Amino acid sequence: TGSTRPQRILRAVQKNSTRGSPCSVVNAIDDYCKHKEWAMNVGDEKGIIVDDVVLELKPITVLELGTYCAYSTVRIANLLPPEAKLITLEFNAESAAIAREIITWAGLEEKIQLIIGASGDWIPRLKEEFGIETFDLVFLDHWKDRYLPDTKLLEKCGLLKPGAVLLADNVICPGTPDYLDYVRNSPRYKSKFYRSHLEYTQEEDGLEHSVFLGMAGRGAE
Ligand SMILES: CCNc1ncnc2c1ncn2[C@@H]1O[C@H](/C=C/CNC(=O)c2cc(-c3ccc(F)cc3)cc(O)c2O)[C@@H](O)[C@H]1O
Ligand SMILES: [Mg+2]
Repeated sequence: TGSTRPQRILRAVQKNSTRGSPCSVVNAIDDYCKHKEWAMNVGDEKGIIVDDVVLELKPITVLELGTYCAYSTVRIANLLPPEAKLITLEFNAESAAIAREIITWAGLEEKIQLIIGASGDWIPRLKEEFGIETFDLVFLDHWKDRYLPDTKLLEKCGLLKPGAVLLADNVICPGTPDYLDYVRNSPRYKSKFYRSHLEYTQEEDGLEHSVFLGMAGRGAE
């Protein structure tokens, strides 16, 4: 039986990056996915936008939905302040196993808590089981039809405080129309679109940056 794409990505990381160097891990994955085999990492072009958002916001608690091979996990965690923590949810055990190896190789296991499970099951448990008050930043990059239900679940569970940022990948390609409609029209969010391209291609894509304003106002019904 052949290898899986995540296994090939891990091998590329171990071959072409330096242990303990998150930057070299990110570069190794980008090189592999640019020249050998496309994969659904946020990538280097959109990645620069993610970097800018993280450096500007200086989040202390971060949630990522959809770890996959931990490309964005490593990219974001590398830029966090020393005391910050990132929780990432991944429900595919094979992907999670590869992600854990890549996180450890990058030397970021202290900053990152990888949970194997579905966002819908785990979001309601994060306060209780991980002592989370609220998230400063949520990076959405899992199944595209789950962005909206999981955003509403985060609201319901009181995991967002005014000023919290939702940063959503792929709002153009593959697209997340119901999520975009919600964050752009709800009084609970101030939303803006960062135009870019689908990772490693010339296709149109972009990130939606939405600041949570609180549950008050018309949306309180
Ligand atoms: C059930 C929902 N809850 C979830 N909870 C935890 N983990 C979840 C969940 N959903 C999905 N996942 C995991 O996130 C990952 C899924 C990500 C989905 N991403 C995409 O489909 C995606 C797809 C493309 C894309 C774009 C153009 C194409 F032609 C082909 C693909 C580009 C991207 O940047 C993408 O992010 C997997 O590892 C999956 O196991
Ligand atoms: Mg994506």
